[in-house]
Amino acid sequence: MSFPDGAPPGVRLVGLTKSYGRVLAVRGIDLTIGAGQTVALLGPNGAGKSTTIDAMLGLSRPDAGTVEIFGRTASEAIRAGLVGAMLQSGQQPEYLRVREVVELTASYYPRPRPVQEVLELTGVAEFADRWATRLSGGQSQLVRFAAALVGDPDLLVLDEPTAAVDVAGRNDFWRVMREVARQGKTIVFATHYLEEADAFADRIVLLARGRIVADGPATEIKALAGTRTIRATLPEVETGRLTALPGVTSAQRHGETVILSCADADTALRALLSGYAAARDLEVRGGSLEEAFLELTDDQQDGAPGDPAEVPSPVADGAETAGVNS
Ligand SMILES: Nc1ncnc2c1ncn2[C@@H]1O[C@H](COP(=O)(O)OP(=O)(O)OP(=O)(O)O)[C@@H](O)[C@H]1O
Repeated sequence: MSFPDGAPPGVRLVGLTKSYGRVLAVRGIDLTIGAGQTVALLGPNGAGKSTTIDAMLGLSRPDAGTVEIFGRTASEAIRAGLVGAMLQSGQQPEYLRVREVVELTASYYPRPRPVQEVLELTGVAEFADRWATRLSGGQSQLVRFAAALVGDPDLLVLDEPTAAVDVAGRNDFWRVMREVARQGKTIVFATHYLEEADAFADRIVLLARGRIVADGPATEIKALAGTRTIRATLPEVETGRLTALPGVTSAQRHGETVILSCADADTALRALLSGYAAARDLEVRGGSLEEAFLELTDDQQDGAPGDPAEVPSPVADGAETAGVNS
C-alpha cells in the first residue's frame, strides 16, 4: 500500500516513560517510524523493548508521553484494524483448532486476507486442524504470526517473533516478512540478535536501560558493535589523556586496569606503547554486540532519580570513565 505525502508516520512516540514500581523500564523514548519502514528494536534483556511495544499496542498505559499510530491513538488504530501484533506471551485459546484461531482473529478486522491463503503462506496449513493448545513452541509462534498477518494490517508489531522457531522456520518467517515489507507495510520488531536486525530491518533502534542509545541503518550499528577494546595495566595515567590517543574513542579505569574502546585498535595500541612504556598485561579484544551495549550504556549512568536499582551497573562502583561516545 502507498501513503500520500504528508501522511502521518506509522508510529510516533514522544517522551514515552513507564515504570513498574521502582523499576524505570522506559525513560523518555522519542521515536518516529515512517510509514512503510521496517525497524528493529534491538537490545539486551530488560532494555525496554517489550515495554515500548506494549505501549505502542495500547496494552499498557505510559506514565508519561504519547503514542500515535498513523496519527491516531493506539486504541483508535487497533479498533480501525490498522495493527497486527505478535507478542511473546499469551496462551492459545482452549477448545479451538488452529484454523479457528486464525478465523476468529480475521473476524476482528474489516478487510482480512483469506484465511487459507495466510495458513499456507505461514506454513500453518499443515497443522491447521490440531487443537491450538497442543502445539510445539515454534508451531505456536507460527500461529501467532498467521494471526498477526490475517487482518492485513498496515502496521505489524512483532515481539521477538522467531524465539523458539527452528532455523528452517526462521528462514520461512523472514521470507514472508520480506514480502509483507514489499507491500509497503510498516513493521516494528524486537530482537536480541544483531544478525536478524541487520538482515531484515531498514533501521535499527538500539535500546539499553530504557533509553535509545543508538538509532540508524544497520551498517552504522554494526560499526558500533565492531568496536575493539584494549585492556592494560597502567596505574596513574588519567583516562582523559588515554582518550586523546589516536584510535581511542573512550577510556575507563578500574583500579590499575584501563580499558580503551577503539575505533582503530592497531593505531591505538602503537600509540599506547610508544606513549606509556609502563603499560603491561596488554589484551586486545574483538567487539561483541554485548560489549557495544555495555559501552553505549555507560554514559547513561546519570544517577537520575528512579534509575532501576534492580538493574546491575555494567561499570564497577567507583570506576572512572571518560569520553564515552554514543
Ligand atoms: N510487569 C512487570 N513488572 C515489573 N517489572 C517489569 C515488568 N515488565 C517489565 N519489567 C521490568 O522493566 C524492564 C524492561 O523490561 P522489558 O520487558 O520491557 O525489556 P525487554 O527489552 O523486552 O527485555 P527482554 O529482551 O528480556 O524481553 C526490566 O527491568 C523488567 O524487569
